[in-house]
Amino acid sequence: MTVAAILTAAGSGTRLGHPLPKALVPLRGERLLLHAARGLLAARTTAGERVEVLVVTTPADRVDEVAALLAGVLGEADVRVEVVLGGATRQASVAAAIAVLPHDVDVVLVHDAARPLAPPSLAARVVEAVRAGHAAVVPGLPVVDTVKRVGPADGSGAERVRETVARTDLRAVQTPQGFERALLVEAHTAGADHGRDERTAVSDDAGLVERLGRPVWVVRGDDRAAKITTARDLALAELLLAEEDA
Ligand SMILES: Nc1ccn([C@@H]2O[C@H](COP(=O)(O)OP(=O)(O)OP(=O)(O)O)[C@@H](O)[C@H]2O)c(=O)n1
Ligand SMILES: C[C@](O)(CO)[C@H](O)COP(=O)(O)O
Repeated sequence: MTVAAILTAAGSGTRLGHPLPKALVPLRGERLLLHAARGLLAARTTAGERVEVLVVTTPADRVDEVAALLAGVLGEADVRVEVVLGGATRQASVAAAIAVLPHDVDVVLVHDAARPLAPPSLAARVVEAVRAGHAAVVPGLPVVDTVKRVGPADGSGAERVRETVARTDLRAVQTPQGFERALLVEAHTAGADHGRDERTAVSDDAGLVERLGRPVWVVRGDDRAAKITTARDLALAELLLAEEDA
């Protein structure tokens, strides 16, 4: 019984607008993907389980650089590390990582390097839920804003509100998401055809499980697992870390 983590780090970070791919951008002196990897590797379940295999997806031309980076920092850590070339979409990147999982892995976490400050306790909570028999698990937080569905108003490109969506049963879903390996493989295999194109790919792995008609369970998310999408998100994360150090 082995827990693996897939760390998705192959995105370009268009919305961040940094010259480096997002996962390689420094946050308080350390790359985002290293923050995220450290969080995953520090997780311990109540039964003492931890992540023993780490598979990282990278953009083209960055495989050797990322492998060297991880070896330099995690060289002493007791973890098997694989670095693979990502795909055109996040879904395709996860599929490439699944393909290299060692045979002994039975539980897989899928986590975004773009969520560098997700605490170890969150990964542990997700693994514990999978081990408790929930084959697909996502962390979720209540939605705090009022949410409205919109549509085109006329031919001008303006939007108008169609309806206000009841938010009590909405959750903003984060990563790490956790899966029994067999279910994750089945879901990605079934969804492979639409995974190559951003217009048809799912935005998270649980979405593929939902498409199979199988249940996905929710555990409590964590504010610290917020996603870094824009330059402002990165600045906020810098402030949070500075505050913790103070
Ligand atoms: N082809 C891709 C696209 C995204 N990701 C990863 O999936 C996570 C979530 O993606 P997102 O936040 O959208 O990152 P980017 O695609 O890099 O950002 P943007 O959409 O602004 O370009 C990130 O850790 C990113 O590196 C990936 O591994 N492979
Ligand atoms: C997987 C994810 O982080 C869950 O919230 C999210 O869907 C990624 O979305 P992105 O547009 O690829 O950042």
